Amino acid sequence: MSAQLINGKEIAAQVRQQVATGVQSRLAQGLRAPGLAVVLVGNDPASKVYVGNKRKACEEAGIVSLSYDLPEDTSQQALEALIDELNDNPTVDGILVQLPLPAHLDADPILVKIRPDKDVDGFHPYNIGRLMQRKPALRPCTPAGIITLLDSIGTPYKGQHAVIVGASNIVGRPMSMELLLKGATTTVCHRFTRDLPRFVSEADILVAAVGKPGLIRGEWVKPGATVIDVGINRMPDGTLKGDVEFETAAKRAAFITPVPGGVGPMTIATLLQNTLYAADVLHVDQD
Ligand SMILES: NC(=O)C1=CN([C@@H]2O[C@H](COP(=O)(O)OP(=O)(O)OC[C@H]3O[C@@H](n4cnc5c(N)ncnc54)[C@H](OP(=O)(O)O)[C@@H]3O)[C@@H](O)[C@H]2O)C=CC1
Ligand SMILES: Nc1nc(=O)c2c([nH]1)NC[C@@H]1CN(c3ccc(C(=O)N[C@@H](CCC(=O)O)C(=O)O)cc3)C=[N+]21
Ligand SMILES: [Mg+2]
Repeated sequence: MSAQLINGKEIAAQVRQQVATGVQSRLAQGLRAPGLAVVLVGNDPASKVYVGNKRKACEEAGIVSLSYDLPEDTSQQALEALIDELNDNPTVDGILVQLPLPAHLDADPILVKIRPDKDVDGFHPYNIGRLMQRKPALRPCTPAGIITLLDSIGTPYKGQHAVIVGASNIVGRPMSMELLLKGATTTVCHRFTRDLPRFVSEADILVAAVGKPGLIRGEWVKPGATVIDVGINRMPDGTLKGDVEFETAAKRAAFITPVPGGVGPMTIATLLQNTLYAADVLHVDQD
């Protein structure tokens, strides 16, 4: 392996420490700790693990985590009523509804109901619109966390070709906008892209966010590229694998993120940053 590993776990720990310091400074000023409401509907085992990690990270940073674990058969109406209540609760600075929701629930009306100034996931159309207009407010956590990783290695974005594989609302599309705002030339690849290997081979910055283990072959990677692997694929033997064939890609890349220990921990650290920002800067009228 010749690539330098981007240690997401370590950088995430630094970010969480900064957030903890920010929380302490609120307390020293006589302000309350920031509050994050985490809503989990149903019993999906992976969601339970993620939500547990988010709650633990909150508490370590001094953020109050309010847990709302709702049964699988929760109605759309009941979930919307909970959002109304959290929107009006002055001790709640951030609201996160863990996705995916059970199949009988419609996520869109829920996400639109969350007050934009409490939307710490950055999924509300208002926050997506702000990002599109180059006036970001609350930014989606995974793409924003990836920018923190790329900044940490001194990425010279301007004029670089950034190729994003995957075009979801929560990762691929906002990622392309973040990189565009940094001055990269961006290409977004998706299901209908013809000749994926050609685009990958032209990427100075490659972000893979598809959810298919090893889809991106190491021999496609441009020598000297920076490779960011968002994919989290649970293998039959219980191990986690990214979307990039790690061993071969690491021989060609200059920088690469591991799975686990890369982007995942940054997503959680960025959620804490967003929650502190929501408490410090947004809806301060409530305090
Ligand atoms: N580390 C972290 O913090 C996070 C990790 N993840 C992980 O990242 C991965 C992607 O998540 P998410 O964005 O939510 O996934 P989605 O399933 O919502 O989106 C996947 C995207 O990949 C595209 N795609 C599917 N097949 C191909 C293909 N063969 N070639 C090119 N593009 C393809 C889809 O295209 P189309 O639009 O045409 O359907 C879609 O745009 C998952 O493994 C997920 O677990 C997700 C969020 C956070
Ligand atoms: N409203 C909402 N917001 C989200 O941000 C959101 C979501 N729903 N639904 C699911 C996806 C996925 N996601 C991850 C977060 C952390 C890790 C993470 O910490 N991963 C560890 C490994 C964890 C493990 O061992 O399973 C790592 O990569 O090192 C992974 C994935 C957030 N998501
Ligand atoms: Mg407030």
